[in-house]
Amino acid sequence: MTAPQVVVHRDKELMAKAAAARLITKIVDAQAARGSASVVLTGGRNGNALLAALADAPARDAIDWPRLDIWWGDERFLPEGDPERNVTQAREALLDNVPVNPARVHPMPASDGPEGSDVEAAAASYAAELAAAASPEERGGVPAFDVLMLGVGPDAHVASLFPGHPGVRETDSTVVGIHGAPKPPPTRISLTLPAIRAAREVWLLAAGDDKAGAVAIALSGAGEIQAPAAGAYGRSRTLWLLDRAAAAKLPPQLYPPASA
Ligand SMILES: O=C1O[C@H](COP(=O)(O)O)[C@@H](O)[C@H](O)[C@H]1O
Repeated sequence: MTAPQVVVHRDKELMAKAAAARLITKIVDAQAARGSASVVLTGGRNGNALLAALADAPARDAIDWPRLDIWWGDERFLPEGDPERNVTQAREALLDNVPVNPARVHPMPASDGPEGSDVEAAAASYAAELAAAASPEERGGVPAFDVLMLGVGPDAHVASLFPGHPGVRETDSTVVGIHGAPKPPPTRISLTLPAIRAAREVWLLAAGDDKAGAVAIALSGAGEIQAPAAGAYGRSRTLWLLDRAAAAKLPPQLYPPASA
């Protein structure tokens, strides 16, 4: 487990731009070191703002887009092309505007895909795709993603792992079907906490005062069943990227007050 590092930006717009710049550097460095890179995208407001900022950043051209694998941490289990699907929003914000290799873009299945409306079969299919991409030395049937991003919900959920729900307790599978999610739509697919923890770096994104309570709870020793964000950490780095509003309830040792 890596100790969380907290970075606080002035506001959510600056946070999105700074996170996009950070992501570009990370991908370029990984491609220089290993020839290719892999990232896991998140849905939600902050994840989409980051993708839009990346699309606007001139330095995006430093990324070798065809040598980037793109995965998702969770998905709303809806028909292909539904505007509420995380992949639809990511395509609109970024992926339709950069030269990705379609074979290296790995969306989670849609509810009208080959597995139909069987969300467990869809989750198993994504787990198999991840396992096929993992090398034997990689842990637990998932690739060692370079960066895995997670938006933090106001209830401290991450991906589609909600407080107290069965998905957050799942340790046998890398991907799980979610029923009865408190945030619509109720049926979803999610990476599990062990799969999330296989990533080299996990970045948690939260902006806005509606996230302040969740951020404070998750960073103050809460258990992962009560606050799933508390159980999301990377093998070499865990980074919380916040704006001031989301950081407002953090204890001073995590977010020292500015000196006068
Ligand atoms: O539904 C979801 O919500 C969370 C957080 O979204 P936000 O809009 O409150 O930032 C997101 O992490 C997840 O991927 C998404 O499916």
